[in-house]
Amino acid sequence: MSDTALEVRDLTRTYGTGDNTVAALAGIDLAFRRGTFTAVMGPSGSGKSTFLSCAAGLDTPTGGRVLVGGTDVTDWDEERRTRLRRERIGFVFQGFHLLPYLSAAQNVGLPSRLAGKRVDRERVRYLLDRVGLADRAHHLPGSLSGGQQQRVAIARALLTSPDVLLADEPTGALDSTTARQVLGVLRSSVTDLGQTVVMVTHDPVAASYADEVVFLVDGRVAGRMAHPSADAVAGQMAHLDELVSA
Ligand SMILES: Nc1ncnc2c1ncn2[C@@H]1O[C@H](COP(=O)(O)OP(=O)(O)OP(=O)(O)O)[C@@H](O)[C@H]1O
Repeated sequence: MSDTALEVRDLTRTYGTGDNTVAALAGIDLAFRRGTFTAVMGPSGSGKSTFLSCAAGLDTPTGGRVLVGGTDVTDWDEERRTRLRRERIGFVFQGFHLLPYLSAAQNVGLPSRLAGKRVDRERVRYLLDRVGLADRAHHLPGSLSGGQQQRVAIARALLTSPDVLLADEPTGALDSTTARQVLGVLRSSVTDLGQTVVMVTHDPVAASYADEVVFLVDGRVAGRMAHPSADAVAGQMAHLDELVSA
């Protein structure tokens, strides 16, 4: 098994043509080792969402390669990419994306049902317990708080033990106390379960839960920070221009 959960090599993505061309990604090289938690930060328009979309096979890069668990998936057709997303990539979004008419447990088991597989109820119970919601298994999302809904979404993303869990602003809709619980769950999925997490965030406190922060500016990797503290990240975000000119 590859030691690298996700890797992108010279990844580029341009939108538009002629004078209207925008280089959303201008050649990114990144490798995410298994069992690590990385935060991706950068100003609005720096390419964070485009990076996640290309890594997940939701968007097709203009150039470069994407490797998931050591397998080059860049040229896979839509059918294989759909299976890749279902089985080897977990997603957590700012808006939770739970199905409102399914219970928490049913939402967690959904990836198996979509794949036409038997739901492993034991694993669903285990994951709900891990995210602190064992007693909410039969609740509908509408009767759960935002933070609880996000923890259900994380349990669902962990169901298949994916190569990588991609999180796009997972705490963007939460208050700071609830956000900390959600970040703690993501952190423990890495520390205790060996999951690999890549999280886009604007929040230095959220980034401080990661092992490393990658800073994007204008579609390029402008810098990295290991063992980030919230203060150090906030300081770096305020001086990204210095990284670019360095
Ligand atoms: N579908 C698209 N068509 C044209 N341009 C796009 C498209 N998607 C993104 N872009 C452009 O690519 C650049 C990178 O966008 P992207 O959404 O990846 O940035 P971001 O860092 O995620 O921003 P934010 O923090 O605001 O979400 C921006 O200049 C954006 O306008």
